[in-house]
Amino acid sequence: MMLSAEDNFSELFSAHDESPQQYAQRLTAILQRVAFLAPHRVPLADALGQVLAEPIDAALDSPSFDNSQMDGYVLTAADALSDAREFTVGHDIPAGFQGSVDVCDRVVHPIMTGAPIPQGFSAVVPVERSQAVDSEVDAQGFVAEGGRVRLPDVEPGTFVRTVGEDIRRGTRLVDAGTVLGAVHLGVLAGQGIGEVLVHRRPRVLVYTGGEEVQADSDSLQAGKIYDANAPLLTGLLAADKITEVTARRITDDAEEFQGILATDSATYSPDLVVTCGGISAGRYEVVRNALNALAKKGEADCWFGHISQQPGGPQGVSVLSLTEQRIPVISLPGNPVSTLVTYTRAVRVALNAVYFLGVTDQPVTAQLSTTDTVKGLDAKTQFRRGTTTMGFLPDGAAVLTAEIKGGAGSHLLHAASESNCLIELEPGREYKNKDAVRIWYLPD
Ligand SMILES: Nc1nc2c(c(=O)[nH]1)N[C@H]1C(S)=C(S)[C@@H](COP(=O)(O)OP(=O)(O)OC[C@H]3O[C@@H](n4cnc5c(N)ncnc54)[C@H](O)[C@@H]3O)O[C@H]1N2
Ligand code: MOO
Repeated sequence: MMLSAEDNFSELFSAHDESPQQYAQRLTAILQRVAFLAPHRVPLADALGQVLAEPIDAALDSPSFDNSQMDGYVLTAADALSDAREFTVGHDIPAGFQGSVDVCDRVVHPIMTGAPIPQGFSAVVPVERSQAVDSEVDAQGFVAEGGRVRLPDVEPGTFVRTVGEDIRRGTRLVDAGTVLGAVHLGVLAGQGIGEVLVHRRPRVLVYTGGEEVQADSDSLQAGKIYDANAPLLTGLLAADKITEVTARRITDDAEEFQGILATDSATYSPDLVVTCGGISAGRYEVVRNALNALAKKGEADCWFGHISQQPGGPQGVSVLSLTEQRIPVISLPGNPVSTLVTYTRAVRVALNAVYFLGVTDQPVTAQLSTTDTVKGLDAKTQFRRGTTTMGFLPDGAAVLTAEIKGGAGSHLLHAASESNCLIELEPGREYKNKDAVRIWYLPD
């Protein structure tokens, strides 16, 4: 299925037979219809790591005036190259100097780094290349006003930073979509820019649970498990700089969950809801049952089914219309590794496209490192967990290798914690040592 902007909204929730790639596209298409967040202005000091929503062009030349690159003496062009090398010392020109300076034959001025080059002057000789002539020098080596100094000849323009050398007015400083780093902030601050328009990140409500998930961290009761998914999912979102996240625990009671969704939608106004578990084929599938019931009442559009990947086969996506704002709900399978795989392969790809997270969500090619032949599944894309290493070929060229860690099961979270990527095995393919594989770096 190829999706386009013209796709009918309800078609997006009909039965689908999908690859992971097609599912990522469908999630994106659904979010694009309901999840627009207007960019907002933030103080530059808060913009580190945020994604710029509009291009910024330079309003000023930088430097905005010719200035000295050294602490030293400033000379006129004629004095820079004249045969006679001894000069009278005039008054100081410190950084920030705003006065005017008379141009007098054979008079040089002590000038400090960053100070404006006065009209009629042309070159700077660093103080350490000067020699006092019958005059005292201060601790920095400067001769006092009225004293005499010997300077070597210099080319006009030496140690002068000229207007616009770094930035010409009108130059594109930062493109829209750039993740703002410290250097960008420096450049923008240097232009006197105090606020920037950045993309907003969604406020997310996360639901985990099921009857077997113990509500507290007291000693584990028979048949119960601790909640691994809430910290896992909150951490994955935080790695993508989505930090306005509220995690809530639910039981297996689908009716109760419908009520919780209604109350929480009003209380938290989430831009997005993510659920974990309760969506497959059992009797107590709280998430699927609750959303299907809401759909029957016309309060949601929803789809639950399978995509052709392992782990993470069972999936669900819905849009709630409980409040005026339509809220997308992404329902991930309960097995923690299935949540990790689906987030990495599909959810963050969709969130990145819709909310402009500025994360690198695309796969790269690596060389599989394996002692045995590795076979994928017949009709599903399989995502194994693995580690990457940068190695070198005999000719010195760099090569990225990837090695599978642990088994294929979706409950094997510990092996995943020792991995940094997913290794994608295409349906029906067999891989030998050194075969090319696609890998997806885990969010970190
Ligand atoms: N008859 C079928 N049964 C199952 C199918 C199927 O196609 N037909 N699919 C299997 C696959 S594959 C997966 S994946 C799971 C997905 O099931 P759910 O999304 O409904 O998830 P749960 O049943 O609620 O939980 C699955 C598993 O994960 C554990 N879990 C749940 N929440 C947490 C948590 N917060 N922290 C740690 N572990 C959690 C839960 O105890 C289960 O063991 O369905 C299969 N079944
Ligand atoms: O699709 Mo499930 O996540 O394999 O265990």
